[in-house]
Amino acid sequence: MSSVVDIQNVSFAYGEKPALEDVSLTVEAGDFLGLIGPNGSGKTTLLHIMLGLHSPDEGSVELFGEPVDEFDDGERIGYVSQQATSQGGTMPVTVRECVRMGRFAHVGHGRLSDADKRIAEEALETVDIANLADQRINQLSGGQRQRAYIARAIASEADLLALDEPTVGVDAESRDAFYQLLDSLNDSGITIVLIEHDIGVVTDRADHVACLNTTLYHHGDTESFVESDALSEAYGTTGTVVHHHH
Ligand SMILES: Nc1ncnc2c1ncn2[C@@H]1O[C@H](COP(=O)(O)OP(=O)(O)OP(=O)(O)O)[C@@H](O)[C@H]1O
Repeated sequence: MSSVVDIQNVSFAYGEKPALEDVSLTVEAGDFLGLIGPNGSGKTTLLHIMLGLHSPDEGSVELFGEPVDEFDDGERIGYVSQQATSQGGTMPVTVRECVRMGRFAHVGHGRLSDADKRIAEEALETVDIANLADQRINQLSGGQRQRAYIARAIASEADLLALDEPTVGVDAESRDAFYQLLDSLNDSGITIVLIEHDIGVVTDRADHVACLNTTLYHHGDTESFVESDALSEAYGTTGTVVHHHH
């Protein structure tokens, strides 16, 4: 069986400035991968390359066993971007409309069937925002908006969720609830790739950790990451190390 994500020897530069050098990593179905690294270490760039939003200068990327530039099963992927988190998007749509958009890939932009609408309502229930269905998405709090985007991914029946610092600007209580939701989605078989600054959040739940600073300092299971020196090496001695178990 092929990997959900297969990145091989990827390098990428913005002009002359290298952002990624010879990065290889794979993500298997059902895995929870935490992607960490200091500011400017290339995490968002790697996620964008993984999703085919940038082409690498060198190396290859496959999604669900297909070269990413030929991959056209967009509904299999739910992406919550950093921008979506902090700005809430610009679309003056309601939460229900946003979540129903998750069904568009399945119906080719035709009319949604009753079954499609039901799936969208169920997704709203799953993330516990059915009561907000008629509100405009850009009027929600950060945490509520996150849930709306997750609901859209659930409605689309995505089997890979890619999230870029999804709890920036979200209060601590909503953040815990949000991560519990992610855990239960992962338990139900959805593959998760999560960029998160709080290393404790990652080591608490990820199966695997990729620790990046232009090159990969670690890619492997969370236990071996915690026991390794990858964190201090990638962050440097002056970096902010949130959790370092020894
Ligand atoms: N569009 C761009 N043009 C030029 N340089 C860029 C661009 N986007 C990112 N960079 C640079 O590439 C490097 C990697 O950026 P990237 O956003 O991937 O890092 P990151 O690990 O996600 O950072 P953060 O944790 O701060 O969000 C940084 O040095 C950044 O300044």
